[in-house]
Amino acid sequence: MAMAELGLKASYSKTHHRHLSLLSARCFPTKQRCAFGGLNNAHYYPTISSSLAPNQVQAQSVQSQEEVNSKHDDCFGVFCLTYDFKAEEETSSGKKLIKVAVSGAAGMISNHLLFKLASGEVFGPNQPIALKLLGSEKSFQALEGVAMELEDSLFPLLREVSIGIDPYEVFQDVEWALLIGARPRGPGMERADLLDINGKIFAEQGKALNAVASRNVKVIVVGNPCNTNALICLKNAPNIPGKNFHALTRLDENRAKCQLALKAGVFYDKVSNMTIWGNHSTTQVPDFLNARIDGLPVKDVIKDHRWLEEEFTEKVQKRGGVLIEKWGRSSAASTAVSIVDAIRSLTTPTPQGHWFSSAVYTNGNPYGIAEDIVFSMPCRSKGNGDYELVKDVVIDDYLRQRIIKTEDELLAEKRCVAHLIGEGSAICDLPGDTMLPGEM
Ligand SMILES: NC(=O)c1ccc[n+]([C@@H]2O[C@H](COP(=O)([O-])OP(=O)(O)OC[C@H]3O[C@@H](n4cnc5c(N)ncnc54)[C@H](O)[C@@H]3O)[C@@H](O)[C@H]2O)c1
Repeated sequence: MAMAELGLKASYSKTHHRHLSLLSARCFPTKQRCAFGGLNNAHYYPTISSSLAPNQVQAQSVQSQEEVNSKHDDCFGVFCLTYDFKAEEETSSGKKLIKVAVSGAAGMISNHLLFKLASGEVFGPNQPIALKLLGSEKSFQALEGVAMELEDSLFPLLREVSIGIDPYEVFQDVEWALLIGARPRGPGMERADLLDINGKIFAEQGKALNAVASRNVKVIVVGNPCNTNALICLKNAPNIPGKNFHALTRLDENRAKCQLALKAGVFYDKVSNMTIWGNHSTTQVPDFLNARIDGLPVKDVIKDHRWLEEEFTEKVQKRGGVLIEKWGRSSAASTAVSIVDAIRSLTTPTPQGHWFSSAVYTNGNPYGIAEDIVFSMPCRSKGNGDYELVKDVVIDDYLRQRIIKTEDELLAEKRCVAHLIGEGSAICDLPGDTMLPGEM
């Protein structure tokens, strides 16, 4: 790892932003407090010049290490240690560090996801990774706890961890942004209020991505209402292609596959080509018409068509709510797994004849769905992070009616956030309250 890649700057960052770098060049300069001595230490953060040759840096690091050792209350564990550049050369996979931002990093979903990212399960066993964790002001201390757990896990591929609450700092140069953090829906809170509160978060994060992220950053919005949050985010990031933004409907796809497998009496790996159309809400449309079981149309395998038309859809739509009743909290582990699935679907080629669901920006879709919203549709990828829409799907009257309903809901949500996407004043005429209890 070249020093330049550490992005060292002779500057002070005036935010609650703290680098816990395993590469640790940020942790050993004389005056710097890489330290974990307390929240106050995190407010002002000096970094060092990158103009030193590695051997000079090593020499400085030895000196600084002594200083660090004499100030135990200023430093925290492994991130105070100097990094051995020689060892890096010997073990290098030759792959450039991938920078991944995760918002809501102290939340329940992230608590599962971060460890999958750091382990190599998501981007591959030879891919070194930098995790840039974004939290809210309230969760800053919890973020430190998350960083400590990552530290204690000794993941060989995890080269850098930083935590902060300023998206303009955290999103710097990121190639992936997994936007999970959002306000939950409080008791008595109208859905329109939630759209506004969370919409503002995603407007700000869109602006920050636009300003500082990699121009080819891929964004997956998880925080609800995720489709409209993704729309707000992309509208506030005009210099990043709209195609790079996704809202997560992969959990819904996975749930639908599971229900079909249960009904058909087959293991779930036999179920494929499952599209979720539309919104991640109870208007979503799990498509049994185009899905397959063991390569056959679902209706050829499951003869109980009444179940398909009347029960299956509701089971998928309400799965999250039922889980909350059992668990007392919303699904976190399976959501994290579905985020991994969503990333891997974009970074590995889709097998011939298959597809996956993702809510993406409608901009020339072949299904007659309204343009300029974020709508879940069937996608395929060559594995380069990009996707194309699947053309050869059948849409019958049953499916069309339901697609129109979820489309109407998304268009109403869009009108409700007009003030956040540069389209004048908001008019909130939401067709009904379709969120699952506790899902927000
Ligand atoms: N799309 C899906 O399939 C799906 C599935 C499950 C949950 N969700 C949604 O994901 C979101 C997170 O769920 P969770 O269970 O992890 O919630 P959580 O409440 O456990 O965690 C959310 C975290 O986000 C943080 N946060 C709040 N505002 C923030 C901001 N502006 N910037 C950064 N962080 C911020 C909070 O402090 C908290 O730590 C919720 O909106 C939930 O409804 C989506």
